[in-house]
Amino acid sequence: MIHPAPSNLVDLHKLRLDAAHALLARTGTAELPPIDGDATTYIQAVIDGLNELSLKDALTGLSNRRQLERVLEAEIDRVARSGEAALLLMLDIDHFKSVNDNYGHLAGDQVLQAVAQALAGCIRPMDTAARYGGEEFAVVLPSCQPAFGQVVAERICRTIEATPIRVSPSVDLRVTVSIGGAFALQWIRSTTELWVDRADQQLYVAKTGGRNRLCLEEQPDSTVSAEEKHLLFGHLAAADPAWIDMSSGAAPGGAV
Ligand SMILES: Nc1nc2c(ncn2[C@@H]2O[C@H](COP(=O)(O)OP(=O)(O)OP(=O)(O)O)[C@@H](O)[C@H]2O)c(=O)[nH]1
Repeated sequence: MIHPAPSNLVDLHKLRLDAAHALLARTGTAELPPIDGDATTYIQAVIDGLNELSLKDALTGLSNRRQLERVLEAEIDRVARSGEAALLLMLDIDHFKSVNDNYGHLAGDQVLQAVAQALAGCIRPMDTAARYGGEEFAVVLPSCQPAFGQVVAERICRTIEATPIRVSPSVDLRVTVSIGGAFALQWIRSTTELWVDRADQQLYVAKTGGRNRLCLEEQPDSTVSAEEKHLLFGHLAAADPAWIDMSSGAAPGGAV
């Protein structure tokens, strides 16, 4: 026998959604509708909020490693299709261990938060700043020509260097960062690991070169000739001649 569905199957309080609600309120992640309103709308808002929170680094509020991975994947895909320039910056706080050693772990955490905030203030809304782990951060800059990348990386270095970080009533710290950068390979579908590795190699050069500096890999010349584009997309064009416009190199909506 089929019973008619009760109008409200869920006792929200038994689900202990209050804990999720408090977490979302505390982190300022989501504006939740009233708990005594429509149950489905409320639960959906909680799920959306928790989903968003799961992509953030708990200490700094920047994107976390999982979200960074997604952004890098999407950017590799876009650059492989469009040939647009995209830059990945890897950024590491210099001599951060001495902050922990001299002022304590809590002060170290405050420095990480201040650096994250300064970093977020230096980039466009379309860019992604993430905490990569420990005292290392990553920034993904889509549609970024080399000259612009250089300007942004310098701005990040100078801004962080000039930011006083209050770790106790009598102590303002200043830290510097080293930055390494690498462009995504155009027209080639690479991997996130290889892209991060290339940026990390530049970071290593910046560190060993004395720190408080940036080192960007020259944009690799993966300019594709008309003949090479034909090799890349020709089989698809053969199946559907409208697929590729060889004069512009545009590959409408297809995968490489
Ligand atoms: N406070 C705090 N410290 C952290 C966190 N994650 C990693 N660390 C510390 O970051 C420090 C990293 O030290 P190192 O890898 O030696 O690097 P460094 O001192 O910055 O030296 P260089 O990078 O070579 O300039 C270690 O002391 C870690 O304990 C964190 O979440 N909070």
